[in-house]
Amino acid sequence: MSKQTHSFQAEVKQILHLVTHSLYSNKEIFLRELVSNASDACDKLRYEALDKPELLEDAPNLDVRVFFDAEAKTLTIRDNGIGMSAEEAAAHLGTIAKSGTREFMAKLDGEQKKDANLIGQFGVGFYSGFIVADRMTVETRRAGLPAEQGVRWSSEGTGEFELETITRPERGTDVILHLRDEEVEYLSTWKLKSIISKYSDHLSLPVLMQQEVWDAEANEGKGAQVKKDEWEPVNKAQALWARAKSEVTDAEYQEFYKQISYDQEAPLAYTHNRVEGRSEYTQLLYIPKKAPFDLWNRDKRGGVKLYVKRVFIMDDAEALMPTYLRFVKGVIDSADLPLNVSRELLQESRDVKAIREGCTKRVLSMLESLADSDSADDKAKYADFWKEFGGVLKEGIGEDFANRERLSKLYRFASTHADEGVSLADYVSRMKEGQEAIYVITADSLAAAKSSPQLEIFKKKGIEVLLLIDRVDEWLLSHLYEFDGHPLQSVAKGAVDLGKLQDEEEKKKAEEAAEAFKPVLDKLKEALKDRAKDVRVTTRLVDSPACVVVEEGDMSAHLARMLKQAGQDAPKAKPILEINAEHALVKRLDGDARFDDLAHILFDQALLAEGGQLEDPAAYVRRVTALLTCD
Ligand SMILES: Nc1ncnc2c1ncn2[C@@H]1O[C@H](COP(=O)(O)OP(=O)(O)OP(=O)(O)O)[C@@H](O)[C@H]1O
Repeated sequence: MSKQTHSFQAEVKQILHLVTHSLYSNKEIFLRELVSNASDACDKLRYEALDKPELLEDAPNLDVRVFFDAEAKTLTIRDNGIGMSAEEAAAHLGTIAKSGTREFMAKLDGEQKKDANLIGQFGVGFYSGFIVADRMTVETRRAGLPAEQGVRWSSEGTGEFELETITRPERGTDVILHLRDEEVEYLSTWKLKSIISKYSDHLSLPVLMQQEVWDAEANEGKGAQVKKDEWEPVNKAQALWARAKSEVTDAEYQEFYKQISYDQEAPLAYTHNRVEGRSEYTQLLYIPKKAPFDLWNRDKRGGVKLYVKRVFIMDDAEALMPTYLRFVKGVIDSADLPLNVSRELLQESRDVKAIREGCTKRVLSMLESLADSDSADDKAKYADFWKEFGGVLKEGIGEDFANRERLSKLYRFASTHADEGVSLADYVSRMKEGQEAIYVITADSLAAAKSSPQLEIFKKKGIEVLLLIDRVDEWLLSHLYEFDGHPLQSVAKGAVDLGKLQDEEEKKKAEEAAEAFKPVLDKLKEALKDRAKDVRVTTRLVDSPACVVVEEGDMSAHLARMLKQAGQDAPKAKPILEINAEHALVKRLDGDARFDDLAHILFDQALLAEGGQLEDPAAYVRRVTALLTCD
């Protein structure tokens, strides 16, 4: 192949621009990214060689080498890993394959694009070389291909790259950075060593640099450091998770997290354990501080890497974690799984099931220890976690039957008592004597929930009601129907039954009022027969004249609205109108010449107060205007 010029995919151009402009404050990460790519390439080769040992050719020892040429101002990262064919080089170093990334890029607005944290989330990888280089050359040969099928890829990181065929006897890849004049500080053994040990100590692969010794004769007798032919490792070259907990520092755990997660912030919490017993494995799991941009994509693969006896097997092994814990990052290293395990096999393996159960328990314990901690700091951490990931954790109630109870203890809500952070256990501890149910109401917003007329009697009696305002809460309610022996009961469904919380006298009064009101009630039922399933007298209202509720078992109005917004069909169930017979407006109804109009206004207002929309708003306005203008 003679030299060919290709254009970068549009998104790559964008990334290149972002990388060079936004990540400038933390330039040295380019080395972390390139060394990590080199190490990944060796991992891939090691894995493929399990089936095809001939791929190792005559160089079975895998390593990464970093060296520089001060005169030419080049810095090279060399690996003897899997390498790339011409097609692979064009595809991997010219496009962005990862699906989520492209859409994410498209969504970012101008300000966000400057946010290095956001950019860091998707790992800028290879292109970060352009932070310090004005040209990058990659010379590579795919393991198993003949020497004549080597490839040279080269680009100035603007719009285009060039590809040509070369002869390359060694398998693997050289990434050569032609450093910008102002970046020559990276042409120093000391500097490079310090960056490598900072970022790459945990890599299980050795990263080598040439030994340097002091030569007093060099530099015209003034003495200088000179490079020797021997190479020495500059990282610890031991998988971090395989080391004893006591030997790993907090800083090392944090750095490892940043490396595997592309998160620039420290994790919220982590756990590192060696599990023995039925199934033997090591787990190192992290909970991030911030939710990733694609958290809500349930098809998103998890963030846990699978190793088998230190050999890297796959990224994002979703079978290792339940979907509702897809935000957890980390590493599982199994001692039992076969090395040639595939994604499909993982789904069925009993060992994997044991690992998934073990990991789930660990993550829940980690969360519990924050949530139940006496330290204000931990509690605040849990509150932050809940803000970021609470919605996803709620999915667990339908997904993970075995851990329902533990999960429900971790949930937090708003209530009439506090705007956030109320656990079900808090609620139960504040229940009134004789209260059996946990009362809840769903709404679109905190304000709508708080001013809901259905709450009036509860407020009057000082009974706490949970305000469920998250989109997934309706769904949650269909799975979480009791806690600690107390049923969860919506105050907007069915007739209100405060049970023992209402005294006999109140009940009697209500019955009498209902009896006396019966003739008016019949007239109301007749006037509203096309709109209300039923009209009845209620004791749940104090200040409002009326409210709408749905029958027990019917879909809540809030859920019906959500479905409609999402473009789905919601069954059309007529609501029940409940009347406060004590209210002045209701008392006025009897004998009023505009009974019909008043009845409809009462109904429309009840709908509006509950957050609903009127089918015929103009009719409502007409009736109210007529009422306001009459004498
Ligand atoms: N040294 C290398 N040897 C072989 N292939 C490489 C090497 N460096 C990069 N590649 C290929 O180029 C692709 C793109 O690399 P890049 O660093 O941009 O993203 P990535 O490594 O896939 O993703 P991330 O950085 O998020 O892990 C890699 O997936 C890999 O296929």
